[in-house]
Amino acid sequence: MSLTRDDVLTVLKTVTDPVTETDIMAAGLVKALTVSDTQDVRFVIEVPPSQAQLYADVQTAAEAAVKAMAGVGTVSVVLTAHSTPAAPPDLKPQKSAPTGPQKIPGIDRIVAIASGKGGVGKSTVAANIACALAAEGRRVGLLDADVYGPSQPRMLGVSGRPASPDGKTILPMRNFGVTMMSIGLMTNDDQAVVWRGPMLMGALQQMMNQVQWGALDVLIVDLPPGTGDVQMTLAQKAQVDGAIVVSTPQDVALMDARKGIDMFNQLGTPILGMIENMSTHICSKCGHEEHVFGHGGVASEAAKLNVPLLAEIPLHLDIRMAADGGAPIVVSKPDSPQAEAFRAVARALIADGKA
Ligand SMILES: Nc1ncnc2c1ncn2[C@@H]1O[C@H](COP(=O)(O)OP(=O)(O)OP(=O)(O)O)[C@@H](O)[C@H]1O
Repeated sequence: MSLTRDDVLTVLKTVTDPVTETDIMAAGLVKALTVSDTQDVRFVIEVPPSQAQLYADVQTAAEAAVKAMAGVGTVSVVLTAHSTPAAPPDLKPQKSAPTGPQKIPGIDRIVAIASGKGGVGKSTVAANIACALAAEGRRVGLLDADVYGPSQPRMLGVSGRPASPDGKTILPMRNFGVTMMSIGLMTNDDQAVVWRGPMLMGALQQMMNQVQWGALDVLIVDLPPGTGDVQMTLAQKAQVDGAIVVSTPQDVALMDARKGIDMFNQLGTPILGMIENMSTHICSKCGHEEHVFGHGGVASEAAKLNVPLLAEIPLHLDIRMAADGGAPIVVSKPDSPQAEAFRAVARALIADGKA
């Protein structure tokens, strides 16, 4: 009696496929099976390339099963591992993945502190608001993105180089309940930072995405003064919930603040409000009040631009000394009227759901 193809197929159904745990016929592994006039049997076992090593025994078992059949001639079994051909590329226009501002995982909100002009006290405001928010029980991060004059390490009394145990992520520093990272911790104290746009953007993105911020209610970003690459990159890459613009009441500072507000409007970043810093000076000896940089300029500008005036912070020696001494006034003299001005801003931000 001569051997038929169906006889061989029936025998192959007794060989188990180790991956699907059915038989190799049901799994569709047997291909190109032929039985010649001289009863020689040939077939191919085609297996997935990633699991080829699992099938060496299957080849042996299949060959042995067929060889045991009565009347069979030679048996040739070839094991191949073909990958399924890739589908041809879809040339239809695709909807690309969104590349706009993204949320940073773990960070609920981002608030930028900006100024048009340098030296108006933006970093002082950022440090005090961050510490005041932490004192109110919020989980706060402070990213010092003032790449040209990073002053947060000094203001928050933080020094040393941040650790990077895995060489990929950076562990932030922490003081006064604030988790902080500054480009100033990556450069030498007296080293001027001379960076071009793409480097600035890279550094900012690294500080946003590679620092292990943990879970934060709000990340305060201390921006460099002006309207440059860092501001653009922040607004384009991260979902910024709002910006606070700090200015002194002087005309020159106000003019630059106006440009800053215009930039945020163009970038679609909501303006949470303006802060007038160095608003009035009260002499610590005689109590005489004088307006060193004028007074009320920011209030009228805010009214003109239809943005809230969040605070008028006095020019006071204690604020400067606290900032230079590494413990912002809301930490070193929390009950002073100067600290209260910052604490009121923090409470208002929390009440508005902004921090
Ligand atoms: N309300 C204030 N009273 C007294 N001193 C202040 C006050 N605000 C800021 N200062 C002091 O003014 C100096 C400049 O402040 P700060 O560094 O915060 O400004 P900035 O706007 O961040 O400057 P830049 O962006 O150019 O680095 C600091 O010595 C700071 O202590």
